[in-house]
Amino acid sequence: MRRVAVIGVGQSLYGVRSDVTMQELAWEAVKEALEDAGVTQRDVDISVVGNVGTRGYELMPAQPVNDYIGMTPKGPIRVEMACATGLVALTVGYNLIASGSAEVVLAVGVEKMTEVDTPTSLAVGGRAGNYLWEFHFYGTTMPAGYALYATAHMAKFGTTEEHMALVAVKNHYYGSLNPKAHFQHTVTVEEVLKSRPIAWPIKLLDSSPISDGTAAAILASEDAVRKYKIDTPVWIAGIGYANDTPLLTRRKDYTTFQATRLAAEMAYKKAGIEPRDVEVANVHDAFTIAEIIAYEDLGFVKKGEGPKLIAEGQTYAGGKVAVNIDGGLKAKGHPLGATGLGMIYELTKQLREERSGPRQAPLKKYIALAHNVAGVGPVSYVVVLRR
Ligand SMILES: CC(=O)SCCNC(=O)CCNC(=O)[C@H](O)C(C)(C)COP(=O)(O)OP(=O)(O)OC[C@H]1O[C@@H](n2cnc3c(N)ncnc32)[C@H](O)[C@@H]1OP(=O)(O)O
Repeated sequence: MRRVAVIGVGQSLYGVRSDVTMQELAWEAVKEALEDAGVTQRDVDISVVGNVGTRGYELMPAQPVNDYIGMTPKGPIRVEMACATGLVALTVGYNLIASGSAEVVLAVGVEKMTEVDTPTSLAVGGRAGNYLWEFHFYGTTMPAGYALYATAHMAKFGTTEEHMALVAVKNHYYGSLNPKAHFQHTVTVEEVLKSRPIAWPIKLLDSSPISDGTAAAILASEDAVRKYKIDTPVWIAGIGYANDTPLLTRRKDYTTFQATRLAAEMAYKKAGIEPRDVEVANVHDAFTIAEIIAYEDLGFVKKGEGPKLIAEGQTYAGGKVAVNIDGGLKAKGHPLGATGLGMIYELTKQLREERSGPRQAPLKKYIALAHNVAGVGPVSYVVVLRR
């Protein structure tokens, strides 16, 4: 297998983007990524387009996107894995280069979610669970699924609504410093606790929003890194992936996501690192409880110690491990098909030390981790990046 580097990244402003079509939106990230890498469409062998199809009517989104961004006659491959689509696009691109099938690949994720109402976007277009056994019979929405995990974690480990609120406070703080975030305002613990209940104990301010957005990464072989004279390649050191049953009725333990534990184990092994080596991470905080459980499942702390980690402020930049210091899904936003590549965008900037002030994580080992999950945790992708 050949080594693969991220040589360029781009991301649009996330939020309500009724000012652009899906194709125009995708171009915002692709243009930035191409310029960042110093290459053009002519240098790219193939595009991998990630899109969930949350609008419910765009059945073949990759073709018009690929054509609009100037890739014709090359590409595309379309991938879909619900909220984990972004890192799946990255993985497909990685494999094309690692196996010798391509030298330069564009991975782009794009999603327009706000054109339709929330139930259509998530329950019809972007359904990530099992239609018959979850949505149809039990009416389990995403917030309701994560609420099951929150109450189990509370019962077993004494986790409180305040602990969850602290995640929202941190991620909104970083969102307020990120000009590309969906929400660029801070929130207080009191505001989170008083916000409207969605599925107790999950409230409005514990939830990621419905966002439009796009993110892209240009991947390259070692030969291409040399050819295009890339001075700060960010190497993909290891990718892990795993699956669990989507059927919540068949899950045994509601305080942990098995798929994330297995995916992390695989990624750490391939990268030859330990969880403690990770200095900056973007984890899948679709709901605040998910970030707390991710601290534990990714091995940043022992099981049950996630609440303590956030309570001690150890996941701010300068703490034990900087987590979601771009605002995370909670504040930066969660345009499903783009989200994982939006993490790669942020972590590449972090590893290249292109952020400033409180937005830059202090680095010694230059190791970052992205964690992207589908549905109520049945699929998990973990990517380790290294400069
Ligand atoms: C593995 C996974 O990733 S699963 C996760 C997949 N994604 C999700 O499940 C999305 C979860 N979020 C949601 O479903 C929705 O955002 C909800 C249910 C929390 C809120 O949706 P709605 O009730 O339709 O809220 P609506 O869109 O009407 O917005 C009302 C107000 O709240 C704000 N708002 C909406 N969502 C959020 C949020 N998550 N955080 C903060 N503010 C929000 C809006 O900006 C709006 O503010 P305004 O009145 O000042 O304009």
